[in-house]
Amino acid sequence: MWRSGLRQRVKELLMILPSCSFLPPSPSPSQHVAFTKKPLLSLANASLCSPGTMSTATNLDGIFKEKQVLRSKVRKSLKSMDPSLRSQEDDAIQSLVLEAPWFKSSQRLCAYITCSALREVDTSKLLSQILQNPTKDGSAQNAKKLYVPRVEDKNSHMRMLNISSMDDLIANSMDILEPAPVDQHGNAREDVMQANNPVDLFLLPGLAFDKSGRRLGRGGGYYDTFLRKYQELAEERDWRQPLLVALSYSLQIIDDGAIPVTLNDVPVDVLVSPAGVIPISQAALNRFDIGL
Ligand SMILES: Nc1nc2c(c(=O)[nH]1)N(C=O)[C@@H](CNc1ccc(C(=O)N[C@@H](CCC(=O)O)C(=O)O)cc1)CN2
Ligand SMILES: Nc1ncnc2c1ncn2[C@@H]1O[C@H](COP(=O)(O)OP(=O)(O)OP(=O)(O)O)[C@@H](O)[C@H]1O
Repeated sequence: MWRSGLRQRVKELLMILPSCSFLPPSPSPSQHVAFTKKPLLSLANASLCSPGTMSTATNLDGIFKEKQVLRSKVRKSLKSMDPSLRSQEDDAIQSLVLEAPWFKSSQRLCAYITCSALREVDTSKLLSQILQNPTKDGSAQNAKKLYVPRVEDKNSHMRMLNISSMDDLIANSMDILEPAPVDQHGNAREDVMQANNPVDLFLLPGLAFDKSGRRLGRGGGYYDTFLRKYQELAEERDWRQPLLVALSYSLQIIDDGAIPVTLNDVPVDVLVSPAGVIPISQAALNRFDIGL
């Protein structure tokens, strides 16, 4: 019942990004199939792409420049956001997530640890709910498993490692809290790519979003690289694809089409802002229909 092939997923995601700059005008089913195997566009050989159907190195440079301009604008707006509005929005967003059936039913989650210097939507209440001792409500079945990011190198390489407490975290060179690769007993932490069970939900950070699922990250390519690999893993294992949910302050939602994207950018399924939960992809609408 949960079988949801990556091919179907890519179709759904292509449907929600009709004006994506780098999508071929009307991809044929065979093109969709081709997209399932590799990163959607290799930046290294982008210049080999035929003009008219795909991007060239030159317009990729343009896109990356546009992304930088937009990042600077959004960073500025976030810096000048009123602290009491920020805190109201943090509460509203987290309450919406905590109440959502797709959050309540998730057993394995990947979430970011908010870095206040980056002015990201707060996840602290969500994390403490996820990590709460399951014996509190008497049922170990309600226990959720949490994986959080650890940057391994500057080559867009990030892992998601299992933690069981906020005490498992230490600040990295960017001042973001992340887990050490081994726990206090010297055992390697479980890497989500080696886990035996699927992740149900990703809670994603970002700088800007639109209501069609486009997401502008911080420019490292960490999440896009990771998400693509995870989607491939889920496809290989015949797992249901995880729901990709972005958390956004109101000012981070911008007009459709204003976020420049390349084929490497992974669209999100759901956007949560203080105004509410917006299901975007067909996968999200299907899950919302059945309450999961
Ligand atoms: N909380 C959190 N953890 C995360 C991410 C994230 O976005 N948020 N990441 C998501 O990738 C990865 C780390 N990537 C990062 C990429 C850039 C910056 C950063 O400080 N950027 C500065 C600008 C730096 C510059 O351009 O010189 C900034 O955005 O202000 C931080 C983390 C993994 N962990
Ligand atoms: N002009 C360029 N040509 C080729 N590659 C670039 C260029 N500018 C940036 N990159 C690389 O492209 C990758 C992805 O950048 P992108 O802007 O898509 O990141 P992002 O989506 O903001 O980040 P994340 O996925 O971590 O949220 C990064 O590894 C970056 O180093």
